[in-house]
Amino acid sequence: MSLLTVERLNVVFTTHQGKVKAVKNVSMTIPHQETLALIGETGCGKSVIAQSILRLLPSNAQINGRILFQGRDLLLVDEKTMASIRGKEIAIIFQNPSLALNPVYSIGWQVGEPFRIHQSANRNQSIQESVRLLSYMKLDKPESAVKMYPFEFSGGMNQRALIASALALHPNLIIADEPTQGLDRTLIKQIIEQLDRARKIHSSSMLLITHDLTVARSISDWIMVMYAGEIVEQVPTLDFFQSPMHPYSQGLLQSLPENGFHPIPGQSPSMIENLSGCQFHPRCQWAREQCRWERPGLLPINGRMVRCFLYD
Ligand SMILES: Nc1ncnc2c1ncn2[C@@H]1O[C@H](COP(=O)(O)OP(=O)(O)OP(=O)(O)O)[C@@H](O)[C@H]1O
Ligand code: NI
Repeated sequence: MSLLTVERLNVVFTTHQGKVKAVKNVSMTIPHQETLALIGETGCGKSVIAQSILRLLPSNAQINGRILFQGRDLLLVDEKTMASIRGKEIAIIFQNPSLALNPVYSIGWQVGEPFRIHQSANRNQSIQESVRLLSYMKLDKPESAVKMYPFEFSGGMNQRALIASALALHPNLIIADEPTQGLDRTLIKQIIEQLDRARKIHSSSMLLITHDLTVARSISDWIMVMYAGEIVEQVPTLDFFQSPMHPYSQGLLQSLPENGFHPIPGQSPSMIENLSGCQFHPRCQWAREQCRWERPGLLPINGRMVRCFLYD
């Protein structure tokens, strides 16, 4: 049984420029205690999927499909139920710690927030819990750290504080959206290891959104590759790194420094205009006539799902 199942999710934003089709027919499953890494270039729809799961999309978004979490469709539950799920059963760690933290509140107050919201803790209790969480995340001198403000913390310390807070109530699902963006390599490794260790201790599952294939490789069980709002390959992590099948997946791997740093030429298509055929065809070295006009389906092959006519 899986913890989270997304079925045929579509998200469209109405903007002055037109309709932005940010997520197109995405289906995915996150099994219990496993990590799925969502990868793909900027603007391909990764964060919109995370926001859909937590129902944090702005009002210009039209969303349909099903998001089944522990037997409930999150798109159908009332706002009160959703508020009790957010931060407790599903926690999110955002891209940018300095935006996620409020500059005018102390670290201790903010890290302890889940205890006040979901467990009616008072101020002192919540700050005591923060001390415990910060020491768990191996922050130095947690008793004094809780009294500090975000600007007194480095980016890495703020990110640890946010992770501590997200994991406070042992969520079943952790959504981490670029949790290590902007941090240096050694710090990335430490933080990712701490995040993964905490996930394992609490038997949680994780949806990890990242540009960083090294991070995805180190802690994920599954890789889901997105391109222009669609899934193009869904594959066990080991197989992805050994034998990527979709030409876009192959391109992503070839753009890694250890593989010679060959970026994929060209740009992803506009999310407003409709491009016929395979969305990747203008950048694909294997594209043939059919790829320009026909839309490939996502089909099972070699223990994975791939959207490409090469394997028809
Ligand atoms: N509130 C919004 N209104 C209109 N368009 C939006 C809105 N939020 C996102 N989009 C558009 O939806 C698409 C997907 O955005 P999303 O933030 O999911 O990308 P992403 O894959 O997370 O990129 P990144 O790696 O840069 O974080 C983009 O084209 C973006 O411009
Ligand atoms: Ni994003």
